[in-house]
Amino acid sequence: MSVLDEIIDGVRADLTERQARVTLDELKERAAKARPAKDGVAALKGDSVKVICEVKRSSPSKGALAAIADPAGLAADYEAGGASVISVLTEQRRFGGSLADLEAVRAKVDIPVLRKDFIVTSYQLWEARAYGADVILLIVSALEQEALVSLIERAVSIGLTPLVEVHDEDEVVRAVDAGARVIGVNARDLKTLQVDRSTFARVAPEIPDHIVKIAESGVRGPHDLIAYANDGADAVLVGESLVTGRDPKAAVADLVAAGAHPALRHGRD
Ligand SMILES: O=P(O)(O)OC[C@@H](O)[C@@H](O)c1c[nH]c2ccccc12
Repeated sequence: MSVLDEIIDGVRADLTERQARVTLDELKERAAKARPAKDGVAALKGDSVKVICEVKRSSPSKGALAAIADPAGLAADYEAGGASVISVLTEQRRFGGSLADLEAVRAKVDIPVLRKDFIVTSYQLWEARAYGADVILLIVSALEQEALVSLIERAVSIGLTPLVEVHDEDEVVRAVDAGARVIGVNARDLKTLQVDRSTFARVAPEIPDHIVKIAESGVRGPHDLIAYANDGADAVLVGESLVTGRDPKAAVADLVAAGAHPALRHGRD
């Protein structure tokens, strides 16, 4: 069994428990009271390269990264540093996240918030909205095509922006066919956990121009952002280097400044 399969087994077990506690109708009521979702696509477009900053306590590849006692405080630092979107891991077993983290971050920042999890049913989309998310992650390699199509449609219908994650050319075709408007290329293969920073350069040319392109994983600092931008990234998603660094706000500001450099505008819209 791959790491991804193991993670999803755990996610399904936790999901069964939550579904027994909170009905779909209750979630929908809570979602109806949530502040309307912000436009995730608009937040990620523009002249500069945007930075998505992640609240991430641990990962299957590295184990514990940072305790993050105050996820909302960290998110506020990210926002103050110039982040365009905050990503909050809500998977519990391997990433140490929770819906409580999502809710706390949502209450603190004004920019769009991404629920980063392994979404396999529409119940999780309603949870995302109920706890204030604007953007949700859908991982192509974790979903049958039919499920991917229907989760994208449902997400959009409840106001969420789907960030559709791929890691090879075939998955780009599936994401585009399914109607993705935002595609993230993950340099980390979720089946082997290996990071290969050349993945984006290989896969991104297959993504049509009108789709927002995000380079995910492995960004250690401005030089990696610049490399991804030169290969066509509209945004980068950064976790580990921010949560393990000493000054997340300054680190985000350095990334944002690199992403705003006029030289990067060439060839981008
Ligand atoms: O910590 P990094 O290498 O900066 O990566 C962040 C983000 O890309 C990574 O957490 C991620 C990308 N796709 C995912 C899917 C599930 C869990 C985690 C992820």
